[in-house]
Amino acid sequence: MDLMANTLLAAGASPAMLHTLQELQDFIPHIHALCINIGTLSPDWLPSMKSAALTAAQLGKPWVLDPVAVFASEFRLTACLELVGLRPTVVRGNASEIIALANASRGTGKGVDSIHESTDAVDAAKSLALASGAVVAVSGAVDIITDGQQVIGVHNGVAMMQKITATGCAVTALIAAFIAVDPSHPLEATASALSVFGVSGEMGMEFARGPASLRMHLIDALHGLDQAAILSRVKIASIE
Ligand SMILES: Nc1ncnc2c1ncn2[C@@H]1O[C@H](COP(=O)(O)OP(=O)(O)OP(=O)(O)O)[C@@H](O)[C@H]1O
Ligand SMILES: Cc1ncsc1CCO
Ligand SMILES: [Mg+2]
Repeated sequence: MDLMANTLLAAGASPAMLHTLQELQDFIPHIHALCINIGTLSPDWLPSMKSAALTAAQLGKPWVLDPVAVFASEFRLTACLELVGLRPTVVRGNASEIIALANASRGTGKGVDSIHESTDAVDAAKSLALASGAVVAVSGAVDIITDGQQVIGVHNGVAMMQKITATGCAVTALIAAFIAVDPSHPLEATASALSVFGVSGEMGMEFARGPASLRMHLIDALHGLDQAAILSRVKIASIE
């Protein structure tokens, strides 16, 4: 939650982190996008997540799902399948998460991390996108983004980003901020968010000595990004 909220603030968005069912009806009318992250899922929080997704959809607000470690338990898998049924605008996961979700079967990962490469999950991402109506993003060395037809690759970022917990969660939150700005282009907004986050990692890495200082310098780089830095570094290419 710390890295997600600080990533959003650095990018110019205004985060609010909520769990409580009773607050949602007051909060959701004022949001521009919703991010649901099942990272530390509990039975108490799941009804809030479902209610938030339903309310956002009813109010025409875009929402993004991060199916953290969906492969790890039946409880997570069932919860994510139900949430996907509530029509997220975007689903962003690592490769093992997207493969499990697309197959509606647990499979394996390592902790909350992926044991697959993002390029192993292209077919899974396309079938999940077609079945759910969501744009699906698979993070990794190359980030894959698809609406089931077009497939886009984002070639930004540094490997050290995997050594900071919740960089995946943070980029999912950034995707929500980008679709808040451009809700009619979720595919382009998702690819742009992944590229901008990756560029921030590349620029932060120039000053970092390891994961802890990269975390700091990545947020600083995101905050200081300008058009020239983005245009000179962005690497987005069509794959299919
Ligand atoms: N080998 C790599 N090279 C470049 N960038 C990478 C690499 N691996 C991951 N990234 C970037 O790191 C970020 C997090 O991706 P990752 O796939 O590790 O997410 P995740 O497993 O969901 O993370 P978490 O569960 O910790 O939130 C993304 O922006 C991704 O592009
Ligand atoms: C490590 C971890 N465990 C639950 S959520 C989370 C953060 C990365 O997804
Ligand atoms: Mg994750």
